[in-house]
Amino acid sequence: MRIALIIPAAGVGKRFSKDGVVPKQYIQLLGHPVIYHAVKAFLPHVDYIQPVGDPDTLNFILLPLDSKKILSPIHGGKERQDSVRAGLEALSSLPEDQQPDIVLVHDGARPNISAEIIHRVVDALKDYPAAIPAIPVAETLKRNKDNIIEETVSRDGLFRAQTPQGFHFKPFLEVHRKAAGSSATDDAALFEDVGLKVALVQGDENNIKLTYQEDLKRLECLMSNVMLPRIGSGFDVHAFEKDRPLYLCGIEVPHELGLAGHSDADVGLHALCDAIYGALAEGDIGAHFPPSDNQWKNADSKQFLIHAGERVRRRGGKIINIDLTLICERPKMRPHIEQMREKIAGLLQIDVARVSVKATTTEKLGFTGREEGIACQAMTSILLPE
Ligand SMILES: Nc1ccn([C@@H]2O[C@H](COP(=O)(O)OP(=O)(O)OP(=O)(O)O)[C@@H](O)[C@H]2O)c(=O)n1
Ligand SMILES: C[C@](O)(CO)[C@H](O)COP(=O)(O)O
Repeated sequence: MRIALIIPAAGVGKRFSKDGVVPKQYIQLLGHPVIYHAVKAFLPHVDYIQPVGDPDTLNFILLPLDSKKILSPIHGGKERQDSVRAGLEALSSLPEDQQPDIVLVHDGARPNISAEIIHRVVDALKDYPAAIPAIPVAETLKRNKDNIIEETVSRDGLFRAQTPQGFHFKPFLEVHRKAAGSSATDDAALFEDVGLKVALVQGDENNIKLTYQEDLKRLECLMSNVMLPRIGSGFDVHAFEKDRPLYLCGIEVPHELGLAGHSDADVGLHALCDAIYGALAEGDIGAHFPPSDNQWKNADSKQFLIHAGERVRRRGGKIINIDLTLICERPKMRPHIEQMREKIAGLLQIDVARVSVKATTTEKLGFTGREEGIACQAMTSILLPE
């Protein structure tokens, strides 16, 4: 499934600044322009990003991100809807086999977007042609005229719409083309107008659209200290068994015995998965891949580690480092350590310099000393959004 993001950034920001010298999406927030934060947050989760706004400014701002996923910026239109349509037309001019299946639209002025919301929207698109994040209205609503209340409006069933709003590309393009000339304030409205279902998923109070001056301070506070370190530990043991290959840390290690287990019994990857799930406080490997479930019989444990790494990314996190110790008398691990480090780094999509694999014996003491099995302990440190 190919996912494209359109990021409209062609507005003038009348409500933010009366003189409008620098539109709000281009002003500095914590050392980078507002839109830079938004684009950076989406990069791991989409295949293309189509920025819409002043091309010179956008090229200059987005250059440091150095990503082939970012398409050449294009000019926007008078209304937000015109800018989104321009982005859609640009995507539709890609060769057919490169066109997206799904399009997300995210305001260039919404810099504090979490990976969780992006995934909630994308997941909902498996069941619906469109989905948006929204939050329920919490306050009592009043209609005002000249600072005198005209009426109290029921807030029953009312939600505040956010972005990213997600759509199946082909119907979205068609609906947008037909609606050209109208000026809806969000894209979901165009789907609603033609009777197509738009799912609501949970939004986030912190996914603030920079609209008024006071929003800038709130965004600075929210985004200045967003990542917190977490530590996780994992431990696993498997007994030796005849006539099985020995898998350790994602590679096959030559030995006269393999390890017994429901899956391929890769004790190294299992301990590491538990360390990562532990850091996320998301249970353990058995909770995600129950041994009672036959589909994991003889399963390749590499897929478990890929899943654990994906969970970190989906939570908007980052693995800082891994330290893993294999405990056994034999086989000797030294000749295999580099290959194991590289395999783990590849599966987790992190730099190999962040992965340490070590081995130790127990001086012939205990079950590992008697060569009855192999134990492994793993530690990891990750960064997670607050
Ligand atoms: N013609 C327009 C108008 C808006 N936008 C973009 O749509 C997003 C959300 O719109 P909004 O917050 O309303 O931005 P402005 O129109 O710039 O704000 P204002 O209404 O205060 O002028 C912003 O990233 C804005 O740059 C756009 O690409 N093209
Ligand atoms: C798309 C949007 O951000 C969802 O809340 C919003 O509708 C933009 O509307 P605005 O009136 O242009 O701020």
